[in-house]
This record gives sequence, structure tokens and C-alpha cells, in this order.
Amino acid sequence: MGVEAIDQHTPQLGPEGIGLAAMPTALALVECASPAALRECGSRLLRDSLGLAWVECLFVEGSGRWLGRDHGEGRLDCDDFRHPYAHAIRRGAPLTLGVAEARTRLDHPDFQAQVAALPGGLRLQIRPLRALDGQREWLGALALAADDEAVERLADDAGFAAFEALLCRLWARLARSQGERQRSAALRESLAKLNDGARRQKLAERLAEALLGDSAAMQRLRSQVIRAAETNLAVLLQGQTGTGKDCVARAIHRFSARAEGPFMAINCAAIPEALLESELFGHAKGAFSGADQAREGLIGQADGGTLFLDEIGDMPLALQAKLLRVLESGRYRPLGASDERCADLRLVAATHQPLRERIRDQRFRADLYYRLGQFPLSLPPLGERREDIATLAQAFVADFCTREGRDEVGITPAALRQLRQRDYPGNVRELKNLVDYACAMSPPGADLDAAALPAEASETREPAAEAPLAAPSVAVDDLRQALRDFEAELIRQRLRYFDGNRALAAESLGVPKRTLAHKCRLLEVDAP
Ligand SMILES: Nc1ncnc2c1ncn2[C@@H]1O[C@H](COP(=O)(O)OP(=O)(O)OP(=O)(O)O)[C@@H](O)[C@H]1O
Repeated sequence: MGVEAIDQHTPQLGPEGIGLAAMPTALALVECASPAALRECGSRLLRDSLGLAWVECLFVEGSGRWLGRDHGEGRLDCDDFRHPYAHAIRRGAPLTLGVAEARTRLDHPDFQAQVAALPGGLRLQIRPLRALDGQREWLGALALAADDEAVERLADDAGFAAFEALLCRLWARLARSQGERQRSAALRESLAKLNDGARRQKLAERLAEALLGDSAAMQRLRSQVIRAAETNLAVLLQGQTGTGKDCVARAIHRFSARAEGPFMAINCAAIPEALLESELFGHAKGAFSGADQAREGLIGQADGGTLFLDEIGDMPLALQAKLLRVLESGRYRPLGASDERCADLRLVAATHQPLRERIRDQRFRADLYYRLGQFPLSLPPLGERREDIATLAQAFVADFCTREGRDEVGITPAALRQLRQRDYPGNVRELKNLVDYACAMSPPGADLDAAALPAEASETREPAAEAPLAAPSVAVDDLRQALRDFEAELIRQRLRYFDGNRALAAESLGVPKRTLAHKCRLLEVDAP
């Protein structure tokens, strides 16, 4: 039976006590699902059954410091004796006083507002409520107002005492199970967070196999990449050349829900302006001379996946506007086509240019900048994370050996020292090229040594009169031989430039004199 149905048969509580007639009242209380519902139901039952002018049930908040109200404004400090609740709770017994007296003696504004509408001739009773299950915790207070006779009757009303006891017992039980529910919900939430944290940590470890580096900056970057991959937000990668923007773009795709979809990439700086639009948007048959077939653009091809626009700073302004429209609406129109198409893609854009400066120079649209940078990521230059150089160099040596089918070798401490001390304006790409070159210069099976590393450009005496080396032949079919030939030719040039002075040639190439002599013997290079 619901509360409404019970209301119609609500028996009068009264001196007859809790006979069977009181059962629907008890049932109504028992059916309440929360302490707040219980307070409301209890107040209503009391008001209706006992003909009280006003009943309100206040509750002690979790901290035990405040008395809260389910409907009224504000909360009352349990230690503020300007209202009668503090007195009743402190005494641990009901407090009865006239409404008029309460108005003059107790000047708490919230309490005064509570009783403002009551006639001055009524009596007010505040009854502290505590859990009756052995725990001495305070639950709240029952406030009621009625004429003198009704208030006096309450003292001897066994039915009312039973009602109050039941109210307190149910309230304590509901409060405890509500607390348990809240605690287990909080536990579930923190477990979920923990699992989520563990899951992210696992992903970050997998990502560390592709995006190497143990520095704090790289760890931060990897966790940002995982976060970005979880969303569909447009990502803007900013960082100097060679810092790994392309790697990060691919990782975002690979770790995202779109991983099974296509990853389409284009370098906006590498494509002539006239072609870039049709590369991106595609074209209809006959859209321009030479367009004898309709062709889908990268935006269409990236549907369901990721579109990576590298060097976005070089995108022409007119195209920027069209790209913004695609991002805003998810719709685009191929060149010469009459219909619009939809593309569901995530955009990752990258640039090494300071886009804010380009906005100031009116070469980049501010609205596109903000749309692209929903999830901005900035990649640290290698010079700011030198502790990663050893890890990266080792990995690049291992890569070289695998690619070349050589036995795995290491790096000597001297070479590592040199690598850590150099400047890398080309960042990781420069380090990788340097290691590849040094590996090629080292005898198979030997650890990469400092002698194999070329001198830094700034330390090398500028061989201005040196003729450029021949471009590598496309007909190379033996890389090792080609590298030996290249190396021999480079040494011959240097020796010529320094009139056969091996000390100067060795210094200019950043190798010890003995190494150069050894190489000359090995490569059969004669002094000029
Ligand atoms: N953290 C890294 N771990 C392993 N390899 C890396 C890392 N960062 C960059 N690389 C490697 O360095 C080279 C350059 O990286 P990438 O092309 O991603 O740089 P970029 O910032 O996109 O350069 P650009 O701006 O010139 O296009 C690549 O061979 C890439 O694999």
C-alpha cells in the first residue's frame, strides 16, 4: 500500500496507544526509502493525526555541527544558543516555550523566519531526536507548534512516544544504509579511477616503445597523448622540426577508438597551393582541365579515421576558411561537385611555426587556430631533455643494426658523452641521422665510438673552397660499398683542401688523427 492510500485511513494517534489501528502509520514510515522522505512523511503524519499547527523535522548534518532543513533556507549552528534547537540538543530533552516568548527571547534570524507566520498564542516544542539503537548519535530535532492542550497531551501519549521511537530507529537505519551506499559508491568510483589510472599507465608504457624518452617532459607528453586519444577533440601539435610531431599524430590515431579507421596525412607546405585544395577536398569529373576522373580527397578518405595536416601554418588563407567550415559542420564539397558530403574525422594538425605571430601578421585565421587547438600539445626540443639522448641513440643504433642485418652493437661511453654535449637544432631527427651516419662509418660488430661521429657544424672550419660531394647515385645496390665510397671521397676532398695535412683534415671531420690514418689505410685513400 502506498503512502497516499494509507493517508486516507490514517488513524488518530492518541492516548489509546499503538493498537492495531496505528499499523498503517507505522507502515507508511517503514515504506520511506530515505531519511529525507521519512522526515517529510513523519511530519505530515503528525500534523494530520494530532492536529498540530506546524511540524518540521530538522536533521544534524554529517559533521554534527549543523542542523539542516529539507526545504527551508539556511542551516543552524548546533552551538548557537540564539535558537531553541541548540538548547534542546544540549539538554537532551524537549524544550517547550510560547511562540511569543520565543520571538522576544531568541533572536536567531533563520529561526525567527521559521516561526514568523505562527500565531503568537501557540506553544512551541522542540524535541531532540537521537538514534535509539545503542548509538548516542544525534539525528536531529522535531519542531512542532500547537495549542497548550495538544502540546501537554503529548507528554503522556504512548502512541506518540512509540511513533517517535519508530521514527528514530528507521531514520538511523536509513542513514546508515545511505552512508554505506555512499561509501561503496565512493569506493567503486575510486576503484574505477584506479583501474582507469592503471589502464592509462599500461597504454603509456606501450606508447613508450614508439615515443622514446624517460625524461619528465616525455612522460608528461605520453600521458597527454593517451588523454588526447581518448577524446575526439582536434589536436594541435606545436614543436620545433624533428621533435616527433609526426610520431605523436600517428600515436594519437593508433591509441584512439578510430585506430581501425584510416590515417591520412598531408604536408601542407610540400604541395603547391593550387593542388592542395583538390588533394584535400577531392574533385568531380571535369572540375578542371585534366580532371577526367572524379577523385576523392583526403577529407573523404579520412572518414571514420584521422586526418593529419602537417605544417598547417603554410595553408593558404582561402583554404583555411574552407577547412574551418569542415571542422564546424562535418560537411565538405569536392571541387566542381554539386552536392555536399559528410566526413566524420578527427583532425590532428602540426606546425613548427609560431601560429600566434602568423595570426598577428594576418597569415593565419584566429578562429581556425582556436578550433584546431581544442587539445593543444607542445613537444619539447631535444636540448631541453638531454637525459633522453642516450636512450634514443641506443634505440637508433639497434634500428640501424636490424635494418642492415648487422650484429647488435652498443655505444662507447665517449661517444655517448659527445652525443649528450652536442646541439641539435634538428632535434631527434638530427640525432637519428647522426647515429645512422656514425653506424655506417663504424666497422660491423664494433661499438659506435666517438671517432665515428662527424664534427659539429659550428666547430668545423668552413671548407669554403670545397667542391660539393656528388649526390648519391640512385643506382646504389650495395649500401655498405656506397657509404665506403662516399666516406673515401669525403676524406680525399678534405685532404686536398688542407693540402694533405692529416691533422687539420682529421680535426675538421671531428675524428682523431689516428682514426683518419686508419680509415685512409682501410679505404685506400692516398695523401694528395
Ligand atoms: N620520442 C621519439 N622516439 C623515437 N623516435 C622519435 C621520437 N621523436 C622523434 N623521433 C624520430 O625522429 C624523426 C623525426 O620525427 P618526426 O618526423 O615525427 O618529427 P616532426 O616534428 O614531425 O618533424 P617536422 O616538423 O620536420 O615534420 C623520426 O624518424 C621519428 O621517428
